[in-house]
Amino acid sequence: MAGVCGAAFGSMLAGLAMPLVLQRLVDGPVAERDSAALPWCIGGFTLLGLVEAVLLGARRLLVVRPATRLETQMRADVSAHIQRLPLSFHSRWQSGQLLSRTVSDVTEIGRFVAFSAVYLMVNVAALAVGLVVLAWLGPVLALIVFLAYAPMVGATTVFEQRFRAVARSAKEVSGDLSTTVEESVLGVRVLKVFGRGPETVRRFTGQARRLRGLELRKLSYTAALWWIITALPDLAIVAVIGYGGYGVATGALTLGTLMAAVTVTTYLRWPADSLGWLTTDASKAAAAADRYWQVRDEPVTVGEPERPQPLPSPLHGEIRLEDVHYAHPGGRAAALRGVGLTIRAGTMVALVGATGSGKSTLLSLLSRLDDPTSGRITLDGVDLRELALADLRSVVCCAFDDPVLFSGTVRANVTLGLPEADGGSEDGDAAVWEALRTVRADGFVSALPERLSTVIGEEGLGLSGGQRQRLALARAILPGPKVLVLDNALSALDVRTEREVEAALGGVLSRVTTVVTAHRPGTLRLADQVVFLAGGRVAATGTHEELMAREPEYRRLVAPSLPTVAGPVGRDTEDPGYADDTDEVADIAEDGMAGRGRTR
Ligand SMILES: Nc1ncnc2c1ncn2[C@@H]1O[C@H](COP(=O)(O)OP(=O)(O)OP(=O)(O)O)[C@@H](O)[C@H]1O
Repeated sequence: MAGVCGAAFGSMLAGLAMPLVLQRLVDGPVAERDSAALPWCIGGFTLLGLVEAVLLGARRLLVVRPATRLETQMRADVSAHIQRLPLSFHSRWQSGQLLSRTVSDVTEIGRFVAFSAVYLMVNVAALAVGLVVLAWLGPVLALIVFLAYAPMVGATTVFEQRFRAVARSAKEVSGDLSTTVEESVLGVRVLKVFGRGPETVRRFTGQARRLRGLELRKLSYTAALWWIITALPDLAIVAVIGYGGYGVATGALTLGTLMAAVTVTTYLRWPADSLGWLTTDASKAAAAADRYWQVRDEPVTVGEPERPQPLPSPLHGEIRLEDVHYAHPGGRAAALRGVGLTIRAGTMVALVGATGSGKSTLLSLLSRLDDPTSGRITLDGVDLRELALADLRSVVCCAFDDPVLFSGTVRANVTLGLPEADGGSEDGDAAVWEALRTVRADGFVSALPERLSTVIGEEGLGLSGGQRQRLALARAILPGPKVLVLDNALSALDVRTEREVEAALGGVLSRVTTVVTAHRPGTLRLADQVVFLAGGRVAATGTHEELMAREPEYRRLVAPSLPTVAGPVGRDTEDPGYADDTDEVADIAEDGMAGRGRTR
């Protein structure tokens, strides 16, 4: 960048030296009718012209690499930062705003650095050097030009402040616009069935109109500034010609000096004119930088420890929550309030609770999507915050009820947690098929046109909800985790498939600690321990049968059709549906989960 500025300054100086050669030419060979000195002057012009051209070319060549590198680096930095930010950040920020900050704002900053910043410096310097040259030709000439140009400083300052505020608002609205487009595309099914398409179009049109209004305001500021910035240099040229012409007529100035002064003043027109759009660019870049750093400065609250502890070896997978509190930023009440829990290694724990009781929040803390507001969570006695995030996430794998799939092949989606299996090698594919078989997804994947290499659309829209969930489940078990977190991960499956998947998962579950959210009695009977959450607190723990017997609230939640009076449950229950359910699950469990725990 120093080279870029040097080349730009050099070409500017060469350009400003030309009027001085012109002065020598007019006052020397031309005035004295001495053609012998003409070649020297022509040679001087040619040399200065060449220097100017070469340096201009060098400036352009030199600026490309650092400017594009800066853009790439800024994009990489912010997207890596966005990935490091906790889940709470993402619930506060719209995706359209993040999109416009990583794409268009960085382009704006890159453009400013590559082009406008250099010209802003060089052109301000050109105005200063031009004034010095004019002062050398005649102090009054410099004073005239200075007085003509001085109001431009005030005008550009006022303009800069106003333009920047509007430019920022325009960027915000443009981000909202992106969010509306994104939501209307992703939520197209919901919008169609509820007939909200026209409403979305209206919202989009309203935002587009607001954006247009802001763009018009930007243009009106720019037009006013342009008017000042074009009129004043013209005024300066007229004044210099007037004063200089009078000086030549009275003999106070030579013709060469007048011509040189007019040439310098004309030369300064471009640096003066350019101040208008360069200031506009600077304001846009400043607004873009403000917005960029707003995201980049967000603190990474879920960060890497300074000195990460190694994973305990051997790793058993015991999880303890000690007085864990968590409040969502902006949430009305704490989502978790003093949760204390021990999940023994290799056991299965089911979280049960009314909607909003804190189940998903608790599960999100186990893989450090966020950290507890207070209290701590340990894995085999080591605080999760002391483990390297990559280590933690290689042993704690999750599947959620919303199975996010990315546009890519089935293989790429399933191997997200085990990239080494993504190469299409025989071993890698064998592991992927094994995971698919475990979650009963091998059947439908085999039927896809290119099996593992089939490209599934964005968000997996070409697949059914249950198929997507099974791929997400296969993704969670493929890396062979020590702790498996399933947040309603089977919710889109029909009862039969869910039971088959649960039974087939038995082989996997017998080796890992599993924490699931569940409501179906069949699934709950498989758990070694059921944790009943209410209002962010552990209201009760025990086996499903114990809680059914002694916790009326639990009973009401899990089996609302049963009488709420505590009593014998399970096979003795009066509810035939419930009895059928448990029987069937017990059968499947016996097949698939042999050797694992009491009920399994
Ligand atoms: N991003 C958020 N910002 C603010 N509050 C939140 C956020 N996410 C969840 N909450 C609140 O935290 C509480 C616990 O939510 P959580 O999603 O953990 O409940 P849940 O038991 O998993 O519910 P469900 O069974 O409906 O999924 C709720 O009161 C919810 O409104």
